[in-house]
Amino acid sequence: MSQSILDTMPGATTGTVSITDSLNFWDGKRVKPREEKNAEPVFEPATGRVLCQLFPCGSEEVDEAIKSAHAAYQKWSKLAGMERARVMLEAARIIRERRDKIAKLEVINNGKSITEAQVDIDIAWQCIEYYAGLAGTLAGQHIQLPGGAFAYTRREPLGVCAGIGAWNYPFQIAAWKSAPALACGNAMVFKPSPMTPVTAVILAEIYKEAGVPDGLFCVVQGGAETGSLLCHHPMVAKVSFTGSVPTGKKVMEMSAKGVKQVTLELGGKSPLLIFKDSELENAVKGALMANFLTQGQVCCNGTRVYVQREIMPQFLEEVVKRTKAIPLGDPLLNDTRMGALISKPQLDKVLRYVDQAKKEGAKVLCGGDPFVPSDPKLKGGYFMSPCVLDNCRDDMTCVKEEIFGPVMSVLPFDTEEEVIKRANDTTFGLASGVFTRDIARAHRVAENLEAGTCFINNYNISPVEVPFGGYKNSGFGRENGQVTIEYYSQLKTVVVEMGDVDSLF
Ligand SMILES: NC(=O)c1ccc[n+]([C@@H]2O[C@H](COP(=O)([O-])OP(=O)(O)OC[C@H]3O[C@@H](n4cnc5c(N)ncnc54)[C@H](O)[C@@H]3O)[C@@H](O)[C@H]2O)c1
Ligand SMILES: C[N+](C)(C)CCCC=O
Repeated sequence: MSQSILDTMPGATTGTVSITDSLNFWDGKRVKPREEKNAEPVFEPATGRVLCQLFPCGSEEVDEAIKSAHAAYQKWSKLAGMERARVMLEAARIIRERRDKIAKLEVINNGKSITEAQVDIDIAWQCIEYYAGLAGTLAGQHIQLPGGAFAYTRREPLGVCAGIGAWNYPFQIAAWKSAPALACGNAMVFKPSPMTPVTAVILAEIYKEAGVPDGLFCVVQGGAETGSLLCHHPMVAKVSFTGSVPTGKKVMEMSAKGVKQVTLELGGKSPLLIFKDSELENAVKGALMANFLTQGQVCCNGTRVYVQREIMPQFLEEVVKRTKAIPLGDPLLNDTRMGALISKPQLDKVLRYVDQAKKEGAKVLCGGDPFVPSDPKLKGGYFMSPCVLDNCRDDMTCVKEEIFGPVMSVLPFDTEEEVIKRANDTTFGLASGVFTRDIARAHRVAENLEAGTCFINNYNISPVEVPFGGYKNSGFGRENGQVTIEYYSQLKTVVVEMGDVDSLF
């Protein structure tokens, strides 16, 4: 039972945890892999130790999970919104109560700092609480027609939804997808990233404890093959995917074959515009928030930082000073602000981007190197020092591609018109940001940037009441906010005749 894992968390330290529990969950319980073959090791990023083994689910297991979800859907969808809300509020309460333990487990599997993981878990229970609040408000419309006839609309669930997650926010992504899905009366089968399989199953147990019907939120483990089984399954009505653009395109293609609805939360290369009239200290803090959360592995990061030429020297001096001061190391220590990247291949990829940037003419102002903490147990961890790149140009690889690591590219600009054009010159469109004291300029820039979110005078805050999602290749559909109800429900129109049929035949 996972409770035993969570119960060991208060005393757990980096490098001491091993997980042997089954990580699949359907029919209201953890389910052992049918065959213990094709095992993949799951690593603790801060040490490089093997944390557990992952056994990918095959077609029979995926089918079992989906059938269990469908049976639960038939019960759950018949409840009143307020009845669903009560169960969801209880789930939110349990998460809040266990927040520190769940956060610790998340850190051990993901490598991010405990301070950040605690915020992630808070955002997760807030999301469930928020959609519990909306569950009782779902309603249709009454439309009066001639002759006493009328029509009404019903907001109905879709059925079994599949959720496919990335590894950077494992618990939070599972909550962002399941909360609106369940509020609308759907069931969900969730597949976490094979690199972070551990905490989604804790969420499944909490939903069960809160009182959802067995099977309502299931977890199947695996990678591309298991994900594609979900996308192809005829009993799946919708796929909500978080991950890279190339995988998102495949998910859309597979889902199209079954005419399934799709939400795609994909990658980005977001611009952050800092004008010379900005409050500089806030702009610098914003640039750090835009680049270094979760070791830079954040989809909406503002990694192209455009700074108006007149304030470039002061900006660089301050941003470099603060970047060098980021406490880097054991992610379970309260003072640490940056932990380890998710994997050795990811670390190597990010370091290659820094090398390539240097070759293309960028100047490394700080960081960009592998980092070996002095604590011996962290020697095998996937750490690197956060990096600020100067002398960047729009045509450089580091400015064009999503690096997904702690690398900030800084570029000068002169005019508003010029910087908007350059900021929009990308196939991505997830987020953007602007720092200025000029209120008219702030809103003009927000209007003209081609992105799903524009932060004014801040960056990377994500209240659950606010919709989140992309433009262009960064995807479509939204998570969070009221609008997401529309992505997890469908509208039925009922037309009622009160008199005789006026037939043409
Ligand atoms: N927009 C957002 O909300 C958001 C949030 C987090 C991460 N991301 C993006 O995710 C990427 C990093 O995450 P990642 O490396 O896990 O992405 P990824 O695309 O490699 O994998 C994402 C998920 O898709 C699964 N998958 C892989 N191939 C599949 C296939 N053929 N069919 C079905 N499922 C498949 C993976 O197992 C994983 O669960 C970055 O590009 C990042 O920007 C976006
Ligand atoms: C919570 N953040 C920081 C807005 C990240 C959302 C998910 C993106 O990777």
